Amino acid sequence: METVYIRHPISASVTAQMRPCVLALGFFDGVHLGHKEVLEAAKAAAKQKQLSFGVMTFYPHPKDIIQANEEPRKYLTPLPIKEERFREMGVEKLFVVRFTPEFARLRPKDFVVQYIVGLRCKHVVAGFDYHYGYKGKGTMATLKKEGDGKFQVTVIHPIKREQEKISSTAIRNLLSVGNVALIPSYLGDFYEIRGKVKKASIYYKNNQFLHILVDEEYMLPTPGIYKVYVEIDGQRYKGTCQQISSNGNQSFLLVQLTNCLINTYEKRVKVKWLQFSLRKAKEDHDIYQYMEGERRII
Ligand SMILES: Cc1cc2nc3c(=O)[nH]c(=O)nc-3n(C[C@H](O)[C@H](O)[C@H](O)COP(=O)(O)O)c2cc1C
Ligand SMILES: Nc1ncnc2c1ncn2[C@@H]1O[C@H](COP(=O)(O)OP(=O)(O)O)[C@@H](O)[C@H]1O
Repeated sequence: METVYIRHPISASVTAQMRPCVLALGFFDGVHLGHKEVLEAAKAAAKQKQLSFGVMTFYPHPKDIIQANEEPRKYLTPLPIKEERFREMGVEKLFVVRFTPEFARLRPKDFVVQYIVGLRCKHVVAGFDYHYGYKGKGTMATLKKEGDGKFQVTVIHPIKREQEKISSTAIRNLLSVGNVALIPSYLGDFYEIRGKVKKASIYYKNNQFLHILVDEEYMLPTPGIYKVYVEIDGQRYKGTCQQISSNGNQSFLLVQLTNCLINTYEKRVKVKWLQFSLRKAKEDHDIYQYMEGERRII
């Protein structure tokens, strides 16, 4: 997969070297089951027409620019993870357009001409509720008209779970109430974050207490105690996330793993969130004290 980072105005050197493609359009945070439907349809169209399979996404989130006074958004899948997911799904060309105030002001028709037609797209795939252009005024209906026959359009019908449209907002809401157990029915898998083990772990009997610095930009579940899986060097361990804390922009997890006696210091880890446990988190402890304390009480 080749990733092309674009900043408005798009340069002629980017458009000149394009091969005709099918484009899936959207932000795609989480790459959930609704997004997968859009991506699979674009992939199938590319295969059938022997065109390259492309995705156009944006960074940062449009709302961070349009409602610039609010806290920058945390993501379900920060951009590098989204790129990894796209690569796994067979995307050949990824366009990441920097969402700037100037880009937000682009009229819908100009977006279509400069970006979609400009990138030699022959077929667009997006969901029924996709919006583009200034004030989000462009819709899937206007896209067909504004395309002027230069590309075909496939509209994906709403993918739902129990009458509710699957959306990144629904998943964010589940994280904010700690209902991680329900997330796989939206995402197709457990919610996952990545990070790195900081500080030497404390070992006690067959328990290891890990202190994980979460990679930047990840949204975390509401503080509490959770059953988790932790993947280290491709090996999966069962554990409990005892504490979620933050210090400025950095977030930390304190995780207790059983039957994991390997040295984890400085290792990269993946944490999958299985279930909220009702026990209340001890939020006001210094993490190191907490680790020591936990060792004493076992
Ligand atoms: C060129 C362009 C300009 C946009 N300008 C605005 C805008 O002024 N106001 C707005 O609410 N959304 C704007 N949007 C955002 C879209 O409405 C949409 O939220 C965004 O592309 C993410 O798509 P998705 O959430 O439907 O996948 C713009 C999108 C594009 C592609
Ligand atoms: N549940 C769904 N059913 C059909 N299409 C969807 C669904 N969710 C998102 N899409 C489409 O996937 C693309 C990316 O959507 P996006 O707006 O980033 O997702 P979300 O609404 O989850 O934040 C858009 O083309 C959008 O219309």
